[in-house]
Order: sequence, then C-alpha cells, then structure tokens
Amino acid sequence: MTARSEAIAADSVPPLLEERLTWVRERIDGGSALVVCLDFDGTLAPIVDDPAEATPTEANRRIVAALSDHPAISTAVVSGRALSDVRERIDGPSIYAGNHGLELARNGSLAVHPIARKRARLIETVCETLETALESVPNARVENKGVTATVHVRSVPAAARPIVAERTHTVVDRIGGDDLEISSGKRILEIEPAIPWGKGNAVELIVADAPPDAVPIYVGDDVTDESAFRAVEPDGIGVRVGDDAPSAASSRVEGPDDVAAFLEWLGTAGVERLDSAAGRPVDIVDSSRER
Ligand SMILES: O=P(O)(O)OC[C@H]1O[C@H](O[C@H]2O[C@H](CO)[C@@H](O)[C@H](O)[C@H]2O)[C@H](O)[C@@H](O)[C@@H]1O
Repeated sequence: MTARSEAIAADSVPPLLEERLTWVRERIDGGSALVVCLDFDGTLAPIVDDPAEATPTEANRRIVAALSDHPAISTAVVSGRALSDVRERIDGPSIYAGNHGLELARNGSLAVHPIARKRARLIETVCETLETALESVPNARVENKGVTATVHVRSVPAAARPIVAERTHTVVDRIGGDDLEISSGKRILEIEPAIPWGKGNAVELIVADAPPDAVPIYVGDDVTDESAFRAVEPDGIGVRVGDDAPSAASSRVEGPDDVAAFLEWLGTAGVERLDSAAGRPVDIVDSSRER
C-alpha cells in the first residue's frame, strides 16, 4: 500500500473536521465536480506582521496546484488583496477574485465592479492623505489596492491604534463622504466603495459557471469570508479557519496546516467519492509530484 492509498484508507481529516465528516462526504456524494474557493491570508498563508511577506505554506502551494490540474475540480482564490498581488503569491487556480470580489478574473477576462472602478481615484486620494496623517504613528502601513485600501495596525503599539482608527475615519469621511466606507478585519481597517458587493457575490458568479451538480466549497478565516460561506452553504461546504467566532460555515479547521490536510483529503478520499458517484475511473490528485 502506498502512502497515498493509506491516507485514503484512513480517510483522515483535521481533528476539528472529523465530527462533520459524514456530512462532508454526503455533500460530495451528491455531485459530479468540485468548485474549491480559497481565501489567502490566514487560510493558505499564515498571518505574518509584514503583509508583503505573506506566502502560502509549501503544503498548500502544492495541493492547490495539484487540485487545479484535476479535470473535475475548479479552483479559485478569493482574496481581500488586490488581484494582481494575490495572483503573484499562488499559482494554479484558473480563477482569481481580488479586493473582496470587486475584481474577478475567469475565462480569460478580468471584470472590475464598475462603481468601484469609478471610485479608485477617491481611494488614491485617501491613501495619499493617510500616508501623511499616519506618518508619525510607528509601523502604521497604508496598502493601496486600487479599488480598496487597507490600513494595517498589527505592528502599531496598542496605545496608538485608536489614533490610527480615528484619523482613518476622519480622512475617509472627509474625502469619501457617502461613497466610501470602512470595515474591519484582522488588525486592519478596510476602506472600500460603499456598495453591496462582497466575496459572496464573486463566489456566486464562480459557482454559476460550474455544472449544476458541482459541489461548492469555500475555506476562509475572516469576517469578509462570511458572505462566501453563505453563498455555498447548505448545499456546499463552508470551512472556517481558526478562532471560534460565530460563522455561517458549518465546518471548522484550526489553521493553514489543517487547510492543507483538508485539501489533501479532498484530493484523495474526496475525489475518489466524487469519481465513483459520477461513474468515472478514479483519478486521485497527486500533490507530491514536482511542478
Ligand atoms: O481575504 P484575504 O486574502 O484573507 O485578505 C485579507 C487581508 O489580508 C492581508 O492582511 C492580513 O494578512 C497580513 C499578512 O499576514 C497581516 O499582516 C494583516 O494583519 C492581516 O489583516 C492583506 O494585507 C489585506 O490587504 C487583505 O485585505
């Protein structure tokens, strides 16, 4: 027995997912294909102090590339980062959504939400103003992502974080008025166009391209991933990574290493079930192959 077939026999998944395994298997048994949508920071890549240094774990890098090669699996990365940024950080998927779904690259074309595109100039002005307003705050960073921006406070001394929040709100209110809004994430303030559009909308578009009986899966770790969980549940599988915050995802794993273990399971036991249910010869994903 090879290591891979042993893994299949054990049907092993990360500990937190074990109690949901029957449910996960049932979802997969009902489909002929998978649409695997993955958040980036905190999901494929561990959270780090410097956002420019974020990189997927080696195991996630390999398994995402391997899943992307399987004919019955579509993979997508759905990130809060700019699309051009996240695309540089992980290879393989045929679909990328950036800026929380405001940018979507699929089927060879890139779509940008038209209102977001119009407000990019406002975002730029906000970023320039914030660079000056936050200059004196140690380690405050402004990330201009084109149609949105992020103010990072992870490395800002705790006592100075309220100052960053206050200055950011003042600048965004003054320059953006009703056209921009602020939401929060993991030690960040996200500055976005005030429009009802999020990751969930992008995931709905991605899933609509797949066969009707494809099983949608979304794995993510933060507040902005919640709309995406709602887009795939209850027929698909939502997996929240980390913390125990209330979530629309019905399953949980602990961190990026567990994400890799879950994706490995999908590529072995999951694919075996999928192929058998569809009456296809079993085509197990091999993530150990050098690429
Ligand atoms: O939707 P995601 O792909 O998870 O992107 C959300 C934000 O991720 C990045 O910030 C987060 O990760 C950084 C690196 O680990 C960390 O330093 C920061 O504190 C986290 O909030 C990214 O820089 C943002 O643009 C994304 O919106």
